[in-house]
Amino acid sequence: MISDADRDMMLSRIRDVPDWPKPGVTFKDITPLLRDAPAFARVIELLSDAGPETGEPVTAASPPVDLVIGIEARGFILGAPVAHRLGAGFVPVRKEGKLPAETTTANYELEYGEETVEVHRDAVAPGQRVLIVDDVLATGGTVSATVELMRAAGAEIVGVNVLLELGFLHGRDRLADVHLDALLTV
Ligand SMILES: O=P(O)(O)OC[C@H]1O[C@H](OP(=O)(O)OP(=O)(O)O)[C@H](O)[C@@H]1O
Ligand SMILES: Nc1ncnc2[nH]cnc12
Repeated sequence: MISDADRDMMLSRIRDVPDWPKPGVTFKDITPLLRDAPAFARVIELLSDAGPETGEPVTAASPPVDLVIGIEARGFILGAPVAHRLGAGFVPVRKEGKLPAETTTANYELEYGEETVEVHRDAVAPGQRVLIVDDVLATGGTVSATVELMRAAGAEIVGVNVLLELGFLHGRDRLADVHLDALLTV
């Protein structure tokens, strides 16, 4: 459960940028939050503790998360410190054409365009417990494509932890079969 103080702290550091990257989209800019050291640290703490499928906080005593899956690019900024905090490895899911070795690929639509994401084929072993981390859940396309990649790898998806959910885009509806935790929903 997020306290009112934490909620206000985070919301006050996420800036609305109207009509970016295209008219009609209000972009949620997390850079003011990232450059504030105590705020950034608190967000990493909260994202690391958000519960997996049991609803219990992830602690050192929980079944381990083997890997945190971070989605390019803002998911890297949040996912890597979460992995460090949980004592897990980090696996990048990247936009098409960035990963050097053999990949698995998934396509999806975004609030403002179309994208392809991919992961190295040997990055996740069958049965590994993975936690997916990203900054914003909007239409849910990016996270569902990442879930598809993880299922293709045979991973066990412990949960999806995001900083901010744009509830009005109903991304959660596309992710009914995974445990999704958002620190904030607007
Ligand atoms: O739920 P969705 O509709 O899929 O949208 C959410 C995604 O959109 C943003 O990424 P973007 O592709 O803009 O990339 P960036 O992190 O590189 O800025 C955001 O970081 C999420 O990954
Ligand atoms: N409105 C938005 N703000 C920030 N990131 C996003 N990703 C998709 N939609 C977004």
